[in-house]
Amino acid sequence: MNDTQNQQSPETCSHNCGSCSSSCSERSVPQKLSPNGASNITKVIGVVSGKGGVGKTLVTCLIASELQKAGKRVGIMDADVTGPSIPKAFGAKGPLTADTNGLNPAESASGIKMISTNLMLPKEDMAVAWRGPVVSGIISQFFNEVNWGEIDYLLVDMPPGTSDVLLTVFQQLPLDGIVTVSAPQELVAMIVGKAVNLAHDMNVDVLGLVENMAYYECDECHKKHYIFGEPQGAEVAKRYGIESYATLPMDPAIAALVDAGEIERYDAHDALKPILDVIQ
Ligand SMILES: Nc1ncnc2c1ncn2[C@@H]1O[C@H](COP(=O)(O)OP(=O)(O)OP(=O)(O)O)[C@@H](O)[C@H]1O
Repeated sequence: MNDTQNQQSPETCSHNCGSCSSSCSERSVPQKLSPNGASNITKVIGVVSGKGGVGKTLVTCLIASELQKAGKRVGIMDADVTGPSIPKAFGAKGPLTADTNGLNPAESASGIKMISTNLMLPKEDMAVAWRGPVVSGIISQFFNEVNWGEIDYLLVDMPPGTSDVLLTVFQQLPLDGIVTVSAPQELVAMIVGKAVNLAHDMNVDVLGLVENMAYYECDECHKKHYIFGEPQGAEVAKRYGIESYATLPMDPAIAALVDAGEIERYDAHDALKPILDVIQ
């Protein structure tokens, strides 16, 4: 069905805004954003965690890097506007340039395009204390005023938690699916459940669950140590009908590569294969 067929006139309005693309004054569900004329984005995938600090940014970086290594054209939108850390992990720096096609994203060493508040601040460590509506406005500009060009995947590092900003992003962006991230322990089921229920309410598919820091592998004997107890993610994924499940180790090499701005050198292909298979 094309856009015009999807629009109802005032006379035929069924008051179901979810299936209508008209921007009329009666609209109760925000219109999904479209990329600007210079951009063609095939799939938009959000990376979500019900709780901060569990490795959402890391998982966004690693999925992007593995897709790029597989020959896909990849972009990352850092929608974690008040705690942006994507550029640092890739060693990307501002300032950004702009032309008639919009704002030009920065690029990683392997060519992953990225946009983030951090690339626009005069100083990397400047505090960003903006209220929800301002943050939502910036996220929409990141989507439709950036010259993303032709990309196969736009990965969105979503705002942490299950705040109103996250809800707005779910409503604004044309998401094809989300990947949820959790750490072991810490009431995983409840936290994952919140993110999954939000996605279901928004009619967005949950493509995978990544349980980060699930174990530590000994350098010498290669035995896996489950420091926080046996991972519960497989059972949680099954309970919520999540399509794929993967674990990532707690690995000092990850922290070192993030600090060096070289995260795309980390090989997460085997670990993330179940998720990558569903995304591609
Ligand atoms: N598996 C891991 N092994 C080693 N270090 C890790 C691992 N996962 C994350 N880290 C480190 O932990 C820190 C927090 O990770 P990250 O920024 O990805 O979390 P986040 O969920 O995005 O946080 P926030 O919610 O605050 O945005 C980073 O310094 C990262 O390098």
